[in-house]
Amino acid sequence: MTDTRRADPEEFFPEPGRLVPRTDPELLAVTDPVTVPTQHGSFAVRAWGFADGSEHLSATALGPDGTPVLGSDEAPYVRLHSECLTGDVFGSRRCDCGPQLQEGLRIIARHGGTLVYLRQHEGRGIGLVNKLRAYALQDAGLDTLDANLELGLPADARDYRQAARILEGLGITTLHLVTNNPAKAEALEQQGLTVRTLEPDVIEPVPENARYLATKRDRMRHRILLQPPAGT
Ligand SMILES: Nc1nc2c(ncn2[C@@H]2O[C@H](COP(=O)(O)OP(=O)(O)OP(=O)(O)O)[C@@H](O)[C@H]2O)c(=O)[nH]1
Repeated sequence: MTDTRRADPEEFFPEPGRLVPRTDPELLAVTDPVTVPTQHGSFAVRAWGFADGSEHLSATALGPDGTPVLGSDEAPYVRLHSECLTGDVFGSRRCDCGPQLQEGLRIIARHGGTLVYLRQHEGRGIGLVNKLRAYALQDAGLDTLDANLELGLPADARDYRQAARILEGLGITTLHLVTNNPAKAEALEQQGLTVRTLEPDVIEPVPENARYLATKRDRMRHRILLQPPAGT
């Protein structure tokens, strides 16, 4: 990585209005914020590099004057978005990831806060190769949960420790979490953060992701508010 500063326990990096110590030896590098304008508004974007080679991105909402928008009750909105190359980049309709990413950015731009994009979370942590193998099993009849198990892999292999370190690095210890998945809140709580509320990330279902959403709702505890189309 270039244009990064090495993390140092003694070093501090600035957020407007506060200084936050870096104390995590696993966190090797963090970039200065750069402004990324989007259809939802502008975000201050940083890259985070960890000792295991993981690289993630944080995007903090900026107001019209270019300063971060913080929540009114000092608990910003946060979304932890797990990488989904097929959904986020290619707009696949098999899942809800692409629309959830955009809706998450929209919510955070509106309320203030940060979206953390977790790049080693592809396929609920099993990676791209295994996710596409799981898709083939789903095409043969299995649902999204059983397909992972059939491969001998966990239903959900994601680890949120690095996400927690990033939030702490940004000075966030109490937050409103934008998700339909209570397991994400539980994981952050286990890391010592306080999740004040779960804010739904609601998207319009399409026929192609109806079974996927129904499985997340019925077998994976997701708070899916929209009813998948009948008969699927
Ligand atoms: N193994 C597997 N992973 C999938 C499948 N469809 C999507 N994914 C992955 O599931 C993850 C979904 O991430 P998120 O949208 O952040 O999380 P979530 O658990 O759906 O919870 P929300 O916060 O409500 O969106 C991504 O890593 C996708 O790559 C699938 O059929 N099988």
